[in-house]
Parts: sequence; C-alpha cells; structure tokens
Amino acid sequence: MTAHLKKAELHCHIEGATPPELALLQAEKYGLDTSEIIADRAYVWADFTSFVKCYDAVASLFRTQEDYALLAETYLTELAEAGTIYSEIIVSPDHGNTIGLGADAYLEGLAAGMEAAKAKTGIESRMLITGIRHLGPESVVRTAEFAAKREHALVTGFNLAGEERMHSVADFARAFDIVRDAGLGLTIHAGELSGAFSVRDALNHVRPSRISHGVRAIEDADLVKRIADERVVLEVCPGSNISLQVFPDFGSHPLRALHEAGVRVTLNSDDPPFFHTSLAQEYDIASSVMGFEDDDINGMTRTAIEAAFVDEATRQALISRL
Ligand SMILES: Nc1ncnc2[nH]cnc12
Ligand SMILES: [Zn+2]
Repeated sequence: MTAHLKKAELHCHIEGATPPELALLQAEKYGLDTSEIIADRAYVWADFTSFVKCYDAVASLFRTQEDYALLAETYLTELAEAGTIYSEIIVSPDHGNTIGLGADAYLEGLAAGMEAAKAKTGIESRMLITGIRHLGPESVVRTAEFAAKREHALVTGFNLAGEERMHSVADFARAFDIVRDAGLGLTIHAGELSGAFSVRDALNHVRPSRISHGVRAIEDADLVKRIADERVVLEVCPGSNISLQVFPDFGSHPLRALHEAGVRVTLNSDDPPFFHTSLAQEYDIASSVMGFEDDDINGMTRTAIEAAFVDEATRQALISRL
C-alpha cells in the first residue's frame, strides 16, 4: 500500500475527474437526463471515440463559475486526503465557451476551487490550458492565443489532447510556438493512441519538456534512449492505458521498462472515474502490481515536482515537503 507516501500529479483532465455522484447532482440541478452516459454510478463508454462523447456530455453538466469551483475543490480535496501535495489540472476553455460560460469565467471558477482547496488542505495546484486536437489546428491556435494572454496566474502550461490519430503534430507547431513565446510550460499527448512516430514528431515539432503518456515510445529503442538522454519527462497513466486498451494488462505495461531505460517517469490518473482509478490507486498499482519499491515511487514523485510548471520558489517549497 502507498497511503503513507506523498504524491504529486501532472496529468488530470478536470472534467474527467468528475465523480459520477457529482455528475448526477449536476444533472439534477439542471434537469438533465444522464441515462446515456451513466449506468450503475459508472460512466458508459466503449472506445476512445465514445469516451470523448461521454466526457463532453459530463463537461456540459458544469455551467457556471460556481459549478467549476465545486468541481476543482472536490477533486483537489480528494487528492490532498490521499497525501497529494501538488496537482496540475488540464483545463479546456473550449468547454467553457461551448456551454456559454466563456473562457475567462471558466478559469475564474476553477481558480476559486483551487484556492479553496489550498486554504483547506495546503495542496498546491496549477492549470494547463489544452487545445483539442480533433477540433483542428485553427481551433488550437485560437486556444493558444487565449492561453498566451496569461489572464490567470494559475495558468502555467499548455497541452494538446484529444484524438491523436487526427492531423499530424506539425499541424500544431504554430500553436505551440505561440504559447512557447508566452513562456508557458509545454506538454503534448503523444504515444497513447498512436505509436512511437507520434512521440518523435512531438519532440521534433514541439520541443516539450514533458510528454503526456509517451508510453508507446517503447516500440522504438532509439527513441527511448533519446527521451532518456534529453531528460524529457513522461506523464504515465497506467490505469488509463489499460482501460483504453493501449496495453492489454498491467503485466505488459512499459512503465518498468521505461524506468529501467533511464526515462524520467511520473504517475498520473488522466480521467480517474472514467478509468475506474484514482491517483492513490495508480500509486498502489505501481507498488503492488508492478513491484516498484517505495524509493522508486518517491523518485517518481520528486520527478513530478522537478518537472512541474511552477516558479522556482514554489518548486523548492514543494521539494521541502517531500
Ligand atoms: N486519455 C486522453 N487522451 C487524449 N485526450 C484526452 N482527453 C481526455 N482524456 C484524454
Ligand atoms: Zn490525458
């Protein structure tokens, strides 16, 4: 068990962290039917495409600043109770726009929840704005331009999520140039639904310090060596990978092989209730299913803090809490 270990997370999509119980309460609040997306208090989806559909439907249950504050506070409080000292949440102003709330109010609501959770538990957190790949390069440029304005101090990074099998990384190079120039930290979903070539493209066209997932780099030994040599950090989400059938089971998951190859890896939950997991469970799986020692796992937590998109004073304060 890993309940005694301090934890840190770099990769969780905030709408994807909605407990089904909270989704049901939100649906009741707005008089909406959830029978197509929730059954027996679990989300209903079968593959990545239907997962995205279910995710978007859950996102549409959050309609005001207060709703988003409640979501962030709920998730971060649960994390803190599991010993988590730092969390980066992936946020999508596109969801705020779609629901008519607007991107600024969306961020303000989330930030209020983050501040409330910090006041209550001490958990530090930041937001990474994400472009949505299947909405296309122009949409992602618009999202990058919004992120580059840096309207909120808690926004410190940029990600690209969504359907990795659509478009090529090069199509998004301009969006990443915009946010790089604005000084945001960069990470990108790659090597999850697509193979090693996608990770290589991400390194070449985006030059991120981290890769979201990146686990299918294991298909190319030269690429694994490059990731280790360049000290690029992987945000690994084992439970998500099994749930989405990127790998058939934890026994064939490459976390251990990547770690042994010298790759800097971290543990993350991605969209925890969708994948029947939690950050605490990912830590437990690393320990009792994958056989990592506490020292190895503490090393992953330290890597997460080292790779976090925070100012140096905050990083040192977090390291001193480990
Ligand atoms: N696992 C995942 N991969 C890509 N995009 C996502 N958006 C939410 N979860 C995602
Ligand atoms: Zn993700």
